[in-house]
Amino acid sequence: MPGPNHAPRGGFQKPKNMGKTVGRLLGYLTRSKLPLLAVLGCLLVSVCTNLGGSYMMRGIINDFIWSGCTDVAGLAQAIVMLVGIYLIGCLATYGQAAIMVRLAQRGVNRLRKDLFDKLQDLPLSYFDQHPHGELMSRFTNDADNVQLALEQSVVSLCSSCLMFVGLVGLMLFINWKLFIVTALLLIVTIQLFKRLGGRSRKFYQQQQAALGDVNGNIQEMIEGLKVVKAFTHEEKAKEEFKKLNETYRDAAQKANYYSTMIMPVSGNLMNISYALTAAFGGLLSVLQGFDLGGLVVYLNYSKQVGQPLNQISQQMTTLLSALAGAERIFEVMDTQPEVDQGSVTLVGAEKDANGTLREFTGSGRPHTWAWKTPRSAGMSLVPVLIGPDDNPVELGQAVREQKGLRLLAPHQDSTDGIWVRVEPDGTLTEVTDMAALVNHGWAWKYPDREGKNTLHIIRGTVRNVPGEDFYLTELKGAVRFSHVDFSYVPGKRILKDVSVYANPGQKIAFVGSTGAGKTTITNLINRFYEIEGGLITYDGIDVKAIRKDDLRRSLGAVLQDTHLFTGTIMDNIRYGRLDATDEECIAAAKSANAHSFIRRLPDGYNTMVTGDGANLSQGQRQLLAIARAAVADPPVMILDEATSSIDTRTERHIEQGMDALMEGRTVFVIAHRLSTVRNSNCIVVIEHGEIQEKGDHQQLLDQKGRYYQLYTGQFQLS
Ligand SMILES: Nc1ncnc2c1ncn2[C@@H]1O[C@H](COP(=O)(O)OP(=O)(O)OP(=O)(O)O)[C@@H](O)[C@H]1O
Repeated sequence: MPGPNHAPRGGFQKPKNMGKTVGRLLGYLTRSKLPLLAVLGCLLVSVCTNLGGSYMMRGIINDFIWSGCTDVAGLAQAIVMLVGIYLIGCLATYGQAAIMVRLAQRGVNRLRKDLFDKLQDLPLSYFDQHPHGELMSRFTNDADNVQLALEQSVVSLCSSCLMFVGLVGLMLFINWKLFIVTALLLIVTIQLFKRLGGRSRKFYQQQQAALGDVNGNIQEMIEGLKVVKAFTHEEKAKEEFKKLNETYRDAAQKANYYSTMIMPVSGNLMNISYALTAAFGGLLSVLQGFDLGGLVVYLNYSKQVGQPLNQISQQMTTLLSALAGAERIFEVMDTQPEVDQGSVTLVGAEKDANGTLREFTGSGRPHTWAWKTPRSAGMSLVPVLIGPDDNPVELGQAVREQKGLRLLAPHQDSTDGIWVRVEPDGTLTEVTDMAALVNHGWAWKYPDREGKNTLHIIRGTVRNVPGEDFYLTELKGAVRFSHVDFSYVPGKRILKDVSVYANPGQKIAFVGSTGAGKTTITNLINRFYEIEGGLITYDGIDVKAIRKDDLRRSLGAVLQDTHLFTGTIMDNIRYGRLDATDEECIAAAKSANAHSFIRRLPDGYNTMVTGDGANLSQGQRQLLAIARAAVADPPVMILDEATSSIDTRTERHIEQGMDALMEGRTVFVIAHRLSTVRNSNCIVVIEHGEIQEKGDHQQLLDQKGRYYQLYTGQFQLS
């Protein structure tokens, strides 16, 4: 009989598009139909043997018991057959369960893997909008529910449906008049249970929700125990928990009251129904010659017929909840991944004796890196003359025609060509002083936000060979922000018209109040988020044109919240560059001044880091993060409060190491301690997402503006 529907873990929610979800889930279950057909076959055999075995009793009772026949051998043969049939049924049930469990586990395993892979491809903004706990529950609750449903509910549902159809068919076949009585009694009983079950389900859902609150509270309290104790909020925490616990108890009591009531009521109703059916069957036997064997088998079936209905109603809840869970998993999988239309890649490079750049073909780690741009990337590399204030004047090769000069496309090369200057309005002037061309530079030319073709100077060696389908540009680490606007949430502007540039090897510092937008600027360099307006170039190339993986590989970051992974200290340092040797990792640790504390740990570099480095101090974690960045050896570094948790004495100690680390690299530093940014080439003071001042330490002091106030203590950073 339909009993209380136990909502599975995570509460019950109906799927929105059942057909599509079932289809996708089946795709995960098995790639070939054969195992599924085998499960279906086993299921059919199991149901048939179950029903058929019972039906055989009709003949045994009529032929051997009721008739008073003494054919013992015949009876024994019938019983052996019966045992044989049940044995086959057992084997089929086992086979079906074994195959299904395997299929379900493999399917859910694949589902989890695909979900995990997808998470790696999602943009950071997705994680800002979806709480981490909610995403975690996709892996735990939802995937578990799907697994449970696939392992048990699907088969159980199919088997119950087959069983119900088989039972009804056989009961009709045995005696249709008796079946009418059974059907009427069944309908009355189902209605009664529906009411009781509905109430129980309602309270059960309340119980689940209350349990979720209790668990959430426990988790929050354990995580925040230090804060609770520090603010002496123990009593308040106890009070809060007591309230939640009592709400849970009330809901659980009511849910259990109805569910425990259902069982005895169900038992008694079934008995009454059974007795009425038996009485009517007896009457039919006496008055209409209904055979005794038929009556016994019928009564047996009538006792069983409620079970599949009960199971169908219970499994449907589990199944629908699992489908809703699967839908949530597919929802994540269908989210638009981080867009990456970049076609410029990072390659190892070397220079030959003439200083010409080539792709690195040797073994080991190259010393030079280059951006490799396909010629079809919508950018062209043009020679430029660099005037005062870095103003580039485009040069080009042109041929004389009747009407004047015609500029050749950048990839064309003509021995008859003459060198020309391309003025901003497009007019061409022949360059007669060839000596001026000797020190020409290179620039990327491509349409900017307004559609104007703009030049972006490149500082480094360039390889541009006509006929080759790519350009190579030496990676130097020149980063330029031009009029950048940005918002995390549409309409809420965080950065306004930010223009900053860092030439290779320069140290640029950002200072400003909390929430001013310093970290945001660094988040945009590695394209964690997309800008709304303006342009960011890296060695003259629009960062959007660079493949994200390659862009991030060229940047090293020591972020505000240092995250360490479960593994050894050595593994955590090597996370910066997976092919780094132990010696390189140790050298990096020495440069970050982490070596001495690591040596004092029980297992040195093999000490396990657990729970996000909970067994290390904040400062030690930062030192490891610096070592990790050092081992990556990137041309551009971002240090976001990298030494904020390190005491001033140790900081001074590692300053030398840090200076060595920064040597020859472009570095963006964010620091609250102004002493650490004094020696920067440019200090950018930023407030409310806008640049207030920029210049070096002395220039800013001379300006007597905000930096001067901060430095002299007239103004405190909030
Ligand atoms: N992921 C995010 N989603 C929405 N808003 C954000 C997000 N991250 C930061 N912000 C907002 O952007 C603004 C700038 O934050 P940012 O982290 O860049 O400040 P900051 O200058 O680095 O501050 P701090 O010195 O405290 O690190 C803040 O108002 C902050 O609330």
